[in-house]
Amino acid sequence: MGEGLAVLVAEPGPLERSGTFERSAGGAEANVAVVLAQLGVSAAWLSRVGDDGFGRYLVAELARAGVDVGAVAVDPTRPTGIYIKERGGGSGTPHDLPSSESRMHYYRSGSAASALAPADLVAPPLVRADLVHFTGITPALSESACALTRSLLDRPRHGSTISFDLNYRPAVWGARIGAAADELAAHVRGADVVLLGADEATEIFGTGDPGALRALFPEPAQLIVKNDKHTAIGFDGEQVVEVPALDLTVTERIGAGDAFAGGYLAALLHGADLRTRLRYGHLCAAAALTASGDAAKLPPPQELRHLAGLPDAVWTGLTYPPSADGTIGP
Ligand SMILES: O=C(O)C(=O)C[C@H](O)[C@H](O)CO
Repeated sequence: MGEGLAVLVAEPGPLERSGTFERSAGGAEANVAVVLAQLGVSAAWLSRVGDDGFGRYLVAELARAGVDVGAVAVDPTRPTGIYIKERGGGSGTPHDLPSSESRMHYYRSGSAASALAPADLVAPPLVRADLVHFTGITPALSESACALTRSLLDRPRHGSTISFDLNYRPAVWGARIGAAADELAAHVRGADVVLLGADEATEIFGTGDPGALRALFPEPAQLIVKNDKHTAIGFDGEQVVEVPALDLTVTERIGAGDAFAGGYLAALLHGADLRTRLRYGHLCAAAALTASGDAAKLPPPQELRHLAGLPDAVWTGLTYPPSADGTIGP
């Protein structure tokens, strides 16, 4: 559940020099839904789009990926949100970024999705889902969207799991930034599965240390901390497991966290153990890190299954992407 955005990916270099943009679909929760569908999970996307070309494009893209879009509302009074992805060209010219870095420019204030509200709680996907996933972007969209996510956390779960990815986006909080730390902490405390990056956790909660974060947030049954040293540490009840990421050359980072979440949650829904869930997260993130759009083209399911099941000694030091013969090194 969350906002979908039309993404305009600029050619590498500062925007003032970019004349060509490639359109793709984005939005953190929509990205997760696409990964889930690719991994064989029956996934629905709950959102609101404008009655415009970008809204129709997003809905069609999600449907093409196998996601149920039946509950997406069309709002004729508000536009679909957009973001422009400025990509580094590494040229060293003024305003250019290093080549693997990118910058997001949002055009989404007052968007159709910002009108998400508690009335959306009755949408069929929210009522019947085994797992509901959303991120810290949704409560940042507006007061009404924040009221929706808070109500979702507060209402009886009836066995369904709530998954929350921190996704701290100061630019989306805008004038409401003063409420961000308390709101996000309340969402972390109220969810069952929480995913966060050590860097964003440091920014908003003052620490990215996994042990300190667990001490701060003992409530969610599962807490996953992805850290700068490219590992992920998972806490699940009494269990603590650390899994290193794959060795790769980053093309572009945006969307990697969503891919990680999709991989982790798909493995969770398929009943996998914590180590396997974290490996699925890393594998899907690797596919996103080596692509320039938000979306990751994943290796076939049987290859993912094989890789996720490798002995620890083989997993550590694996490189991505697969070589021409279909194997993954070294
Ligand atoms: O930043 C956001 O609000 C988005 O949803 C855009 C991107 O798709 C998202 O950041 C990727 O995680």
